[in-house]
Amino acid sequence: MKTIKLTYPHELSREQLPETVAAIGFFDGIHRGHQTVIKQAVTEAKHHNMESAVITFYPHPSVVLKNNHQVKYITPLREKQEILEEMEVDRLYLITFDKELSALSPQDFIDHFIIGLHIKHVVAGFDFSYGHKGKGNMEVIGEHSRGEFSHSIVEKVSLHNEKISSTKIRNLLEIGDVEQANVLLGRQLTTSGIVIEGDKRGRKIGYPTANINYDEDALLPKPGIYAVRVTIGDTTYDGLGSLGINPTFTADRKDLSLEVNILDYHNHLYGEELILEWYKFVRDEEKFDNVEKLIEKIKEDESIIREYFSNLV
Ligand SMILES: Cc1cc2nc3c(=O)[nH]c(=O)nc-3n(C[C@H](O)[C@H](O)[C@H](O)COP(=O)(O)O)c2cc1C
Ligand SMILES: Nc1ncnc2c1ncn2[C@@H]1O[C@H](COP(=O)(O)OP(=O)(O)O)[C@@H](O)[C@H]1O
Repeated sequence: MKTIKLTYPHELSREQLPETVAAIGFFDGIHRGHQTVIKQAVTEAKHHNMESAVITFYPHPSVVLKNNHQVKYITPLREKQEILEEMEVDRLYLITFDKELSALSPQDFIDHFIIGLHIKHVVAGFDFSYGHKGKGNMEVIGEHSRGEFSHSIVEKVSLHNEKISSTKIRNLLEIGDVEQANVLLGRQLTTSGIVIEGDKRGRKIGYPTANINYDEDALLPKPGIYAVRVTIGDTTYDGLGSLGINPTFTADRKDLSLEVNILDYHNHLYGEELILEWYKFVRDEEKFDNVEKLIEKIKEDESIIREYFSNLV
């Protein structure tokens, strides 16, 4: 998959681009609703012998529109690319969402980023909007098409009568409910990064932990102890995940450390790329009076997590 970053105005010429079927949206999380939109675009593209594309935006529109500079993503760019690659999307157009873009009229947006990118068919969710103040939407997109492309609208995808949404997933992560978040995502929430050095305490207490240098704009679940799986190269292991400040040892630490003790593993990992999948919240972090009490608790965590994975179908 090619990733193509675009700002307004871009210099690409329509004639040199392949005819394309595009799914358009912000798609944070690429949850089951988003997947429906993207799969439909990929299927249509194959059917018509065209290329498939996902057109999305970065950063999140609220950075520009609401001056919100703290936005974190359920799927940071790296995760998004991996998932879209797996879904067999040919191109990812990443449009910079800045003041100029937000000021474009709906017609200018379509002329430039749909017709101008040689898109012949657009797939989007029922609530997608575009152009200044979001005045363009799927009800009026036909009027902006100049007869150059057709479109299809994907209706709301629900679970138990509730719309699957990035907001709902964010709320679940905030309370640590990664199990339910995974149901809405239609896959495990993942966080990836390189293994870096920590305080070298883990091995002394019998639980060495690989510390993961995750993206700073990755949205993580609430701090705590989790059942996780990690993939290193081609192999996946069960593990004890810990996200937090390690209050037994540190008083104030702003960034959260994400660490994993990999079960039945005895190798060096510094510098390795590791993909962590979140499975289940086990407990909140605690501040213990001494290391012995922490070790006792981690032993309990270990048996809970081993038991959890042995029962997972
Ligand atoms: C399963 C598990 C549970 C943990 N629970 C706590 C906890 O409740 N409180 C705490 O202060 N640290 C907890 N930790 C974090 C340890 O303090 C940390 O892994 C240890 O200090 C090693 O840090 P290092 O990798 O930087 O050397 C936990 C770690 C694991 C793997
Ligand atoms: N089962 C394991 N789980 C996690 N890391 C392990 C394991 N066995 C060995 N290691 C290695 O030990 C390191 C963690 O040891 P630790 O004493 O916690 O050091 P640090 O504080 O630098 O993370 C890991 O980064 C990895 O290289």
